[in-house]
Amino acid sequence: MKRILMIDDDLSFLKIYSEILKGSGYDTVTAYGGPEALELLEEEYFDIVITDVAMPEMNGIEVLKRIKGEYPSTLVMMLTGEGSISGAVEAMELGAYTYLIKPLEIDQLLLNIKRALEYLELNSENQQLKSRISSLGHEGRLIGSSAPIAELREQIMKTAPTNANVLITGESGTGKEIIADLLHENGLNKGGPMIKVNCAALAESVLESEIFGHEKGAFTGALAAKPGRFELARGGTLFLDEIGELSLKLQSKLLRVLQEKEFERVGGTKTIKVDFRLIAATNRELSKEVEKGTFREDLYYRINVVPLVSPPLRERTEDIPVLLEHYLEIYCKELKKAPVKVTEQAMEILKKYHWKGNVRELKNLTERLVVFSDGRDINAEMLPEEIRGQGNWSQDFRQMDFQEAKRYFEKEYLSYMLKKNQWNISVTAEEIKIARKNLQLKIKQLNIRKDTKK
Ligand SMILES: Nc1ncnc2c1ncn2[C@@H]1O[C@H](COP(=O)(O)OP(=O)(O)OP(=O)(O)O)[C@@H](O)[C@H]1O
Repeated sequence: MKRILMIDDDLSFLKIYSEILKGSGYDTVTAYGGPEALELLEEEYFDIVITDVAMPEMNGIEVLKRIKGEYPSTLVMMLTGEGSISGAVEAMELGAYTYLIKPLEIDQLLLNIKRALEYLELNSENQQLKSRISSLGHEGRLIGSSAPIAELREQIMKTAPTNANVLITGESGTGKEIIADLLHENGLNKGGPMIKVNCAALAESVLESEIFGHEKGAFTGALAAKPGRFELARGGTLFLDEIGELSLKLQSKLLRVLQEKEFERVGGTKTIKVDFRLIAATNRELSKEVEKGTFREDLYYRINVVPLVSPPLRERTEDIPVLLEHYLEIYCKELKKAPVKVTEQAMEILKKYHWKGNVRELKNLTERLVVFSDGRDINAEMLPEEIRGQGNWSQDFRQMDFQEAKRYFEKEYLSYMLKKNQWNISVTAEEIKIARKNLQLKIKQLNIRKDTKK
């Protein structure tokens, strides 16, 4: 239900008109003057504020300025007497949606509210389209047709309209932020804001005042009160990236917000109500952090209502060509270069690479390759040494312990040599200087077969 706040110093006016609005299906709250209205605004979200201009304690223009500064997505309508049109014009310049002249005609009021709500709806659709277009044009959406990505896409679409809290886990650069955007855009709160916070980017105290907001004078430098991200996310989605980096203190404060849907700003005593969907992401294994005692178990269960896993690129190598093609096209256009392709040999190497930085690494590499390609197709020699070197192995030995790496090397090496000698065991044993019997034993121990790669 859409929420309206009416502000006036005339109690009987407030009573009559708020009843009319309630009767027309709007959740309507009244405030007897500016200060009371600002208190209400701190605690709750309103789609529209209708305020009188001439009020003794704080006039409507002051109220408008505060609302535009702190709650920019709320629309403000001004009510003015016939004699004070100039105030109304000033209000329009300051960002009021419209002004209405008293005595108010009920039909006119209802029509204006209807139009204002349509405007809000259009505005939010527009914002979403804009962000969709910019991310399509520049960043791309969740690209890939491999089974893990197809499954993930299905999970996102099933989860999005439930409004449940989601925890996205996955290595860095696997597209966790894109997943969060998709959840929001297809969620029940899609008309509301999508507010993002990277918990790893800020020191604890700065992060605290960023999320919770602060009151004037809460700390040195807090010259004015500032709403936090919780408040900005009202009616929308809050995306807490790198949630595993939150200190235990902030974890317990966050838990309270999720349980009770209320909190106080830093340095404040007033309790503020909020309601938003939480999407959290981490590249840590939070269950392990819980075991270690560095992440609160109760918070873990609160945020992990629906777990989504963003797969690493090396587990969906069939998506590498389409991702490369996508980023090659983008960077060739952006850098004004002729379109280039990747040779088959180079593609094979790229598919075998470990991609520790996942799609982000692939994207950055593509940009570099386009810069240095000079319009030539990307061949194996143009790839950086570390990729070429590693691409010759079918797995990344840097992830293995010594015994594993030794076994892995022996298998790769013997498979290669045997293949080279058409599986002639005597010739191979002689060439690599081991006894024939030992080679046979190794083949058995390492389970090397003719169809083993290399
Ligand atoms: N499947 C994908 N399709 C297209 N682009 C992708 C995909 N996955 C990631 N990207 C791109 O890779 C970059 C990194 O993605 P994103 O920031 O979403 O990763 P992340 O998992 O949130 O990383 P981090 O944990 O480091 O914050 C972005 O530019 C994003 O557009």
